[in-house]
Amino acid sequence: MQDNKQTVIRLNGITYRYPQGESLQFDDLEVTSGQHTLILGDSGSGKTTLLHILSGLLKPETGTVQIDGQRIYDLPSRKLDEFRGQRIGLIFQEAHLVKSLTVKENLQIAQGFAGAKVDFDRIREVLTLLNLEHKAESYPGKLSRGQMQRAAIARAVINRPAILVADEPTASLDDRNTESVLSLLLTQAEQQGATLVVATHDKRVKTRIPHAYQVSR
Ligand SMILES: Nc1ncnc2c1ncn2[C@@H]1O[C@H](COP(=O)(O)OP(=O)(O)OP(=O)(O)O)[C@@H](O)[C@H]1O
Repeated sequence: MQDNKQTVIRLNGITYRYPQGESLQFDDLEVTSGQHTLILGDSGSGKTTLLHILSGLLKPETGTVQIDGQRIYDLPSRKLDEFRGQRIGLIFQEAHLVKSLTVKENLQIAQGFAGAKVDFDRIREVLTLLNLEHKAESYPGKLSRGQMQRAAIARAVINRPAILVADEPTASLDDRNTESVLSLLLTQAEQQGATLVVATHDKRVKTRIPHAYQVSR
C-alpha cells in the first residue's frame, strides 16, 4: 500500500575519520518512503558511525546527507537539532532516557526538543500503544529491560518521525523477545508512516526486512 515513492534518505560520497582512526567510506544509499532498510556489516565496519551520520549526530568528512530532500549538515546546529527531533526517531543500544525524569516527562522533553508543544493526548496514545500507560509516572531505573526498550521506542516515535533509526535493537535478546521487538518496530513504523533503518548482525532480523545495505571496510 505504498502510495508514493519519495526519497527519504540519500547519502552521497560519505567518508568519516575518527581521530587516529582509518578513514571509513560508505557506498551511496537511497531509501524511499516505507522501504525499511537493514544496515549490515562486520563488527567495526562502521554501522553505528553511519547511523550517527545519517541522523545528524556526526558530520561526515566529505559527502552529503539528505533527509526528506534537506541537506541536513547545511542547517545551523540549532535547526539541525530541531530537524532531528521532528523527523528522526533514534533507538540506540543504551536507551538514554533521562534517569531523573519519569517516562512521561521523558516524552515531554522529546516533544520540546522538536520545538513542539507538549501534547499529553499524544503521550497517552503512544504509551497505550506500547503497553506502558501504567508506567507513565515511573522512573527509568524502575523499569524492566523490555519496558525500557518499549519506552525508548515510545520516545523515538512520539513526534511521528519520517525515519526510525535503531542500532542493534535485538542484540542479546532471546528469540521470543527478538520477535516481539521486531514486530513492535515494524508495527510502529507502519502505524506512524515511518521508514525503519536498522543496523544489525542478527540473522533473525534479516528475514523480516529484505532491503539491505552493506557496510564494508
Ligand atoms: N569514538 C570513536 N573514536 C575512535 N574510533 C572509533 C570511535 N567509534 C568507533 N570507532 C572506530 O570506527 C570503526 C567503526 O566503528 P562502528 O562502531 O561504527 O562499527 P560497527 O559496525 O557499528 O561495529 P559493531 O558491529 O561492533 O557495533 C571501528 O574501527 C571503531 O574502532
